[in-house]
Amino acid sequence: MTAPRALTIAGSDSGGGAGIQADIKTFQELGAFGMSAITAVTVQNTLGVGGVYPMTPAAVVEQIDAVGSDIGVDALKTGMLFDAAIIEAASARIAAFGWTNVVVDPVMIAKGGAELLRAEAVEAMKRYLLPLALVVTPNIPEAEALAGMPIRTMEDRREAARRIAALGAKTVVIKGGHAEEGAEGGIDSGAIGGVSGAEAAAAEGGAEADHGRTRPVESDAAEAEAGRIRSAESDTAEEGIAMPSGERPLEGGAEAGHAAVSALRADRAMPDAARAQVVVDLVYDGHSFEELTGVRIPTRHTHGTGCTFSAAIAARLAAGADVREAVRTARDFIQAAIEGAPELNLGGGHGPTAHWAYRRLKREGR
Ligand SMILES: Nc1ncnc2c1ncn2[C@@H]1O[C@H](COP(=O)(O)OP(=O)(O)O)[C@@H](O)[C@H]1O
Ligand SMILES: Cc1ncc(COP(=O)(O)O)c(N)n1
Repeated sequence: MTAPRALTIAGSDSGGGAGIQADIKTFQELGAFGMSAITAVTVQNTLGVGGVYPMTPAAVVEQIDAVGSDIGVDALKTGMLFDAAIIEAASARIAAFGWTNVVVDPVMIAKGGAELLRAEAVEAMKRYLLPLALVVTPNIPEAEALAGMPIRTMEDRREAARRIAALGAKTVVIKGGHAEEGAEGGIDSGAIGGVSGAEAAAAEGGAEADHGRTRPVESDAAEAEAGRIRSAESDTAEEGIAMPSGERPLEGGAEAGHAAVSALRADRAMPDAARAQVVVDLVYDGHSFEELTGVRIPTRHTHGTGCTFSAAIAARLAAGADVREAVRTARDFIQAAIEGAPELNLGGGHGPTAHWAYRRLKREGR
């Protein structure tokens, strides 16, 4: 019996918040032994990416082979792959080893705007890598690129998930971190996940009172009885904010919720944070949809959230969890890490998240 073994095939972030650094910290926190095949070295801090030094495809292959032929891999994730040649070479080795616990984070553009994947490499990702993916975790702009369609509404997101699944990925998780850009960026946040109007729902149900722990919502008949909290504008079952079966609003109810919303608003770094209080990740397994909702933390410290989320999925898969459980744990892990980020208070730009926060919460029995 060996320890759970997790491999990241991704870029290095000198700033330590994203890339392989985030991945290995996350693996460690979740009890998996972390290994890496580095695709590129980035010169990076919280202010942005100052340079990208890609490895050759052969060097990436050698790293994968060194790890695979000796130590072994129970699950892997891919992150920044930079170009089509690296994607094709890495995909071929994943297939040759027969690894099936494969999480693809289709990293394209850093939060600061730097290109981490050449535009022409998107086709290679669709052709070589997505068919190997047990789970693919695009953010909204990445899902738009993979699905070849704009995403403005939750229904758009569902359609994009269907298209990405048709490319061969078994489970598609379209993350909602960027849905908030609706106010400035053209995505209709009011229609995505019931984000607009969610403040009222949070106040009603004490959504923050559980520190934003994930609330999985199944899109089936059972959810009708699950005590849904509706946002003011949502009129279909899938657009509301919901409590899972058996979960009740926490004690304190409306008052706790109001206090929570006020606390969220108190973040000076983002004074208009109140416009969007909920973040929804959409999960599609080829058959049905599930929405994982969390409290949207008003913060600029989201550097490496996608890396951390996908690494957490891989760590849980390495330990034998099924996809559903792995994704839910990853959502809780990233929520805790973002909540804990102010404690780090690092850098002058988009700061990293606190990779140890989830473990601390668990230790405290929360
Ligand atoms: N402000 C936030 N508050 C809570 N969770 C967030 C926030 N921003 C992102 N997340 C979560 O972090 C994960 C990564 O999301 P996202 O930021 O969309 O991906 P990426 O880092 O790839 O752009 C998702 O699970 C998302 O729900
Ligand atoms: C090496 C590397 N990999 C991935 C990201 C994406 O992270 P983010 O989207 O949070 O900037 C990054 N900035 N650097």
